[in-house]
This record gives sequence, structure tokens and C-alpha cells, in this order.
Amino acid sequence: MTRVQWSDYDAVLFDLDGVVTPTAEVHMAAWAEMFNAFLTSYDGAGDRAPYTDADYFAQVDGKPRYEGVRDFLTSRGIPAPQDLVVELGDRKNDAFNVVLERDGVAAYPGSVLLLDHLRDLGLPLAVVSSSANAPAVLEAAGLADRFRIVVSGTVAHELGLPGKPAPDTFLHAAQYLGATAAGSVVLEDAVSGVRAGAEGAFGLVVGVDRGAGAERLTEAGATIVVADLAELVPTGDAA
Ligand SMILES: O=P(O)(O)OC[C@H]1O[C@@H](O)[C@H](O)[C@@H](O)[C@@H]1O
Repeated sequence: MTRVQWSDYDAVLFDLDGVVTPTAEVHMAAWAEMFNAFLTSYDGAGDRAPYTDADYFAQVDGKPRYEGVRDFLTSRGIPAPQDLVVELGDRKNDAFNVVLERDGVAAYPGSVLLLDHLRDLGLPLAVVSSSANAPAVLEAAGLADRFRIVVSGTVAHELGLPGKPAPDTFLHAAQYLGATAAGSVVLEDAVSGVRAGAEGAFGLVVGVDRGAGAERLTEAGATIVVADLAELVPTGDAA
């Protein structure tokens, strides 16, 4: 039994990293490598304890790159001047791209099942990602032709749209697809992204638990939480 009646909706808006592709893990590893190298050599004010996955989920996950850097440093009481924020964010981006080029990307099989199902239904789809690397990740995964619009971190910056947890990037995608917020589904694995979906009053906000925790996603405003997008495909299709 599927948990979503897809014919009730006019558009579906996917976060990318951790929802369509397992690249949230690549981002996580790159952030950990960069922040721990920084904390080891840093001897100024603030809490210099090692950076952990808990820091990622609370401060960095789903947010635009430099906002993640700023929010993490601030959470530790470490001063965050813009030049340091940019330097650390760029270092993390280099680490991310090394892994992307070396290992490539294979989408989650359950996510591909859902994409196939939604294509059969003819629903227009968007990717709404804080990442400037979203187009490259989609290309690497062979899924670039599945989405009518990709609202990446770069697009948001160019249009002056505030990033998640603000709902503006999702609202922009829905409008582009000719749908209202109430008529659109948001799929998100990050607390910041689920907050954006709830804040924008989208018709359905699906939390995808890849480590943030079902409880935290529900608290942030997820209507339902799944562990894999295959759960959203009618059983006949997923079999
Ligand atoms: O640094 P990028 O590739 O522009 O990505 C920004 C953010 O994009 C989000 O999709 C990821 O969840 C974050 O981990 C990442 O930091």
C-alpha cells in the first residue's frame, strides 16, 4: 500500500543529497575532514572539541555552504569573519569534488523506482537543493533529464532567494511548475529542509530519515517519515 495518493498533487519537489542520491554522506565526510583539520590547528576562542555527525545534523545539513560554516562556528563560540567562512567552505568543496570525480554517484534504487513511477503518472518534478554541485551530481547519477527545473545553491544565489530553512527555493520551483504550495509535495532528509517545507505550507512534507532521526523530522514539520522512497511507490510497481 502506498502512503501517498500521488494523483492528489500537481508537482513533486525533491531535495537531492540524501533523498535522490547518497551524496549527503559525501558532503558529511568532506565537512568532517575539513572542520576537524581546522579545529586541530585552531587555537583561538571557543569550543575546539572534535566535529561530529551530531554537529552536521544540527548545524550544517541542508543549508547553503557558507551558512553551514557560519552556523557551526557560531554554535562553538568561534568567531566567524566572512573571509574565514569562505576559506573553510571552499576547502570543503574541494574535498567534496575529489570524491565525486573519483567515485561517481549511483542514485538510491528506491528513489529511482519513485522517479519512474512519477514519470509514468506524468507529474512535473523539480530538484531543490542548497548545493551548488546539484547539476554535477545529477549528471553523474544519469538523472538530469528527469527534472524540469533544478533550483541549486547557485540558482538561489543568482535569484536572491534565501536558502533553507526559508521556503523560498521550494516556492520558486512550485511556481515554475505551475503548481501551488498546497498542490506540491516536498521530499527532504534534512531538518532545515523539512522546516522549509512546513514553513511554506506545502501540501505534503515527506521526511526521509537517513540519519537525522524520525522524531526530529516530525518535530520539524514532516507530515510522514519514510526510510526509503520505495515506500512511496504503490506495491504493484515496487514489486
Ligand atoms: O557546498 P555545496 O555543494 O554547495 O552544498 C551545500 C549543502 O548542500 C546540501 O544539499 C547538503 O545537505 C549539505 O551537506 C551541503 O553542505
